[in-house]
Amino acid sequence: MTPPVADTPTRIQVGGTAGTAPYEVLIGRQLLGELPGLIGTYAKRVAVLHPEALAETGEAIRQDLAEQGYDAIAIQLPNAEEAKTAEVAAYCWKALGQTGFTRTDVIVGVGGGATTDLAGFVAATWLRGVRWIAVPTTVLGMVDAAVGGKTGINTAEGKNLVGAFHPPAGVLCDLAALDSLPVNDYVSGLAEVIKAGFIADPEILELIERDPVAARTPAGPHTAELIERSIRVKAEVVSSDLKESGLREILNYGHTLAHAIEKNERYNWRHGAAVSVGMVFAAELGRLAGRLDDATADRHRTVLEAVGLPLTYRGDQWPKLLETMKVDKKSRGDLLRFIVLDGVAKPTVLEGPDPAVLLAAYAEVSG
Ligand SMILES: NC(=O)c1ccc[n+]([C@@H]2O[C@H](COP(=O)([O-])OP(=O)(O)OC[C@H]3O[C@@H](n4cnc5c(N)ncnc54)[C@H](O)[C@@H]3O)[C@@H](O)[C@H]2O)c1
Ligand SMILES: O=C(O)C(=O)C[C@@H](O)[C@H](O)[C@H](O)COP(=O)(O)O
Ligand SMILES: [Zn+2]
Repeated sequence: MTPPVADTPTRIQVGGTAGTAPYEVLIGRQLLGELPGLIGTYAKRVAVLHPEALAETGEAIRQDLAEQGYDAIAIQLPNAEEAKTAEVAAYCWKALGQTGFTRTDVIVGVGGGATTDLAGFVAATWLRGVRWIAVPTTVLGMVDAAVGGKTGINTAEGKNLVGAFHPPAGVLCDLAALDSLPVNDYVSGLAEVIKAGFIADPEILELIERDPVAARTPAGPHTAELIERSIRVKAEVVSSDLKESGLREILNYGHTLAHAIEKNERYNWRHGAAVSVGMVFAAELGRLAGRLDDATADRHRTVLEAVGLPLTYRGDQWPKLLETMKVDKKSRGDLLRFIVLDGVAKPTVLEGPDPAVLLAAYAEVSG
């Protein structure tokens, strides 16, 4: 049988400024043929890190790389957030050590954002940094997690509290991977797509609002465009501020509360679902702080609900959530900081809001 011919992928460059190495995000189908080119000829060993849910895909990629002459191993990780722990990272370090993984060898992370965050973190820490390639297989992974070099793990105290900035050598977004994604995970990824719409690209919001049902399906008419537009937003931001010294904070829109919810739920909520509630909260905060107009604040609820994302969280949890938010990475000393909007595509920082305003904003999201 003749293998299917690859479409010409869309290529988006990331980085290449301020001393950072440039890399490309490829979006298309049948992209795995690009892997050996990215791995390069200096590498002898390749470790393919994949979640349990993608055991067959991980093994197929390993076999393919072995046939290309690499000494390829597969390391199976737990699904979802269970992979983002110090124990799982230690398990991977052990496997790399036993394989004799050197500085010229390469890690490939195949999976959702949890897998690529862990794979990137292992790559950042092994021998103080080896090359890695991201093969995101969820919407969220493609539009956000795999791009930009934030890698890390969770701890009992909070989300992504341990990590490193360690950009990949390349990102392969094979849209065919989305066919097997459970609808709940597909929709969860739309939260980050909608985030990109609110902070930078209103056309994303319009595309979804015109046909929210289509936006929920991998074979939808605008799937590729929504993914590509969101990646362009992320690529532009991280290219100018890799280490989050300023502009990059806008990508954290909705995340201050979201991460507190995820911790409160012991990481059993999907990140995108938490970000959805977090964006409604941030919109209310913006509105109550006199920054955001009513229509734009209300638009958050309409568009998020239209694709099936949650808008509310438990009212009695506020004191715990507030405590957790204090160790958010955007906090400075005792100063809580939030990304809010002055309007669509006008993100800004709100520092030290009045506790009464915070509570009032939370009242708007507590079901
Ligand atoms: N590094 C960053 O910049 C960044 C950005 C956004 C989110 N994140 C992180 O990403 C994580 C969320 O990622 P996610 O939403 O992709 O969830 P996920 O990685 O937990 O994946 C969701 C589930 O889908 C499974 N899966 C993945 N691909 C599949 C496929 N093609 N078919 C069937 N099942 C599949 C996974 O095994 C998992 O069980 C969070 O930990 C979040 O903090 C990181
Ligand atoms: O890339 C970024 O920067 C982001 O903030 C993107 C977020 O969607 C993502 O969830 C990120 O992992 C959050 O980073 P954190 O530094 O708040 O843990
Ligand atoms: Zn996120």
